[in-house]
Amino acid sequence: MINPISAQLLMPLSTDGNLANLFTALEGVAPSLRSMCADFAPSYGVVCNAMHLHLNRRGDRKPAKMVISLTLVKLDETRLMAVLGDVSLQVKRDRELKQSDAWLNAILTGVEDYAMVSLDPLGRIESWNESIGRLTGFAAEALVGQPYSIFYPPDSTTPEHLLDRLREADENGWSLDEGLRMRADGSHFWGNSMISPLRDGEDRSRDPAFCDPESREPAYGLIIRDISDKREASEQQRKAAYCDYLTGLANRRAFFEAAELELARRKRSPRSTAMIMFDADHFKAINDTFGHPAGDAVLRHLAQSLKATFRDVDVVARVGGEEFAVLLPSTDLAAAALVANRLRALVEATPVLVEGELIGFTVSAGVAAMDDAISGLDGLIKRADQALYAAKARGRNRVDCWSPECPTYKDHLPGGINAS
Ligand SMILES: Nc1nc2c(ncn2[C@@H]2O[C@H](COP(=O)(O)OP(=O)(O)OP(=O)(O)O)[C@@H](O)[C@H]2O)c(=O)[nH]1
Repeated sequence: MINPISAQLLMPLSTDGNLANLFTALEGVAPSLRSMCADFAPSYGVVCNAMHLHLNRRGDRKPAKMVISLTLVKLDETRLMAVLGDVSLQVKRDRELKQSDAWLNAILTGVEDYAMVSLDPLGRIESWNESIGRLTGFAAEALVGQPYSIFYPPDSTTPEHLLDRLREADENGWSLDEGLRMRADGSHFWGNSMISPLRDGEDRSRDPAFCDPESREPAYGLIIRDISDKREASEQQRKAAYCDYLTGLANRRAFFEAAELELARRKRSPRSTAMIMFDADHFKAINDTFGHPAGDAVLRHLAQSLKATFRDVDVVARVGGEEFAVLLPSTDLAAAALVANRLRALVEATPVLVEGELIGFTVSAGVAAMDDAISGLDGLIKRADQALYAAKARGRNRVDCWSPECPTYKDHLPGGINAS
């Protein structure tokens, strides 16, 4: 007995249209089938499961175009049941997938400066491959299950930033960032990291593997590229546009761009964000007493102290003559005040030696944190500036946090910065 669909599938095998005997019909493509059944000792059971039959018409020289899957079940001593299905498309896709895999592997094995890993929904490394081992020196045991921040120098990112990149990739289809990356031996290289969601184009909101943070299914691809060579060339241009010529810190432009970006991320996934404004005390007197070049040396010294005190992920910038601003991602008011005070004490304790002259100086600081009453960067800067003014008014060499009692912005120093 044969149903019409099976008959249609087997028709190309038949020379005379007679499909009365399955073994005879399949003789050309599965000659061992008859003996397999004969040798099958149990009184019932699966004789063969999803056996692929590549259909060539007899005498055909071309490669098979059709693949049929055959499952043969022995029902009892006298009856067999065959289940046939056309799996040509599935086999073709499998072959294409294998081919793509082979190509990708060949590329990844051949290139020296690219490396790829897959990440789970929380950004933990899901699989290790040779290219990442070669580029970063990490072994599989050290990588699998770790957050991808393992490739970043400590302090150069926060857990929130790592998740921001994943969300960015979800929204835009990719997320690219450039900066220092770290190898297993602790050495650094300049790299860019491209994160893209896997299974692009699908509605991932209903995919439990994608949405479940505990799922270990690959959800993102991360490609890291060593661009140290290219970086050399673009570094000069970048410095000119974004670095303060005197101190080497970020300049106003860089500060505002980075701060706007951070606040945009904060809007998407709320977290505490703080800002500190620092201003050297009585700086005019330093210039007047020791000369302008000595004043410059003091500013450079202050910049070094700022660099040494803050994390790599904090944005430290010179935003005016003797005024510096720091944006601290994932930091609340109290924590920011603590680190501001550490900087203040460090400056007070370390006078600068300029041409044999020891110049002691102090700084004042104003600290503010984002809250719902502030609409944007401008508001945060205003508050930090008001707190700084309060510190100056209350005697200098001190740190003040913003409170509603702080003097209003319009009373403040003409040198204050604004976001326009
Ligand atoms: N050496 C040097 N001096 C600068 C630079 N930029 C600004 N200044 C000087 O910094 C001084 C700032 O003086 P003021 O704004 O009066 O403030 P201050 O003397 O620090 O007093 P308080 O801030 O009130 O403690 C001015 O004399 C500026 O000329 C710079 O790049 N190098």
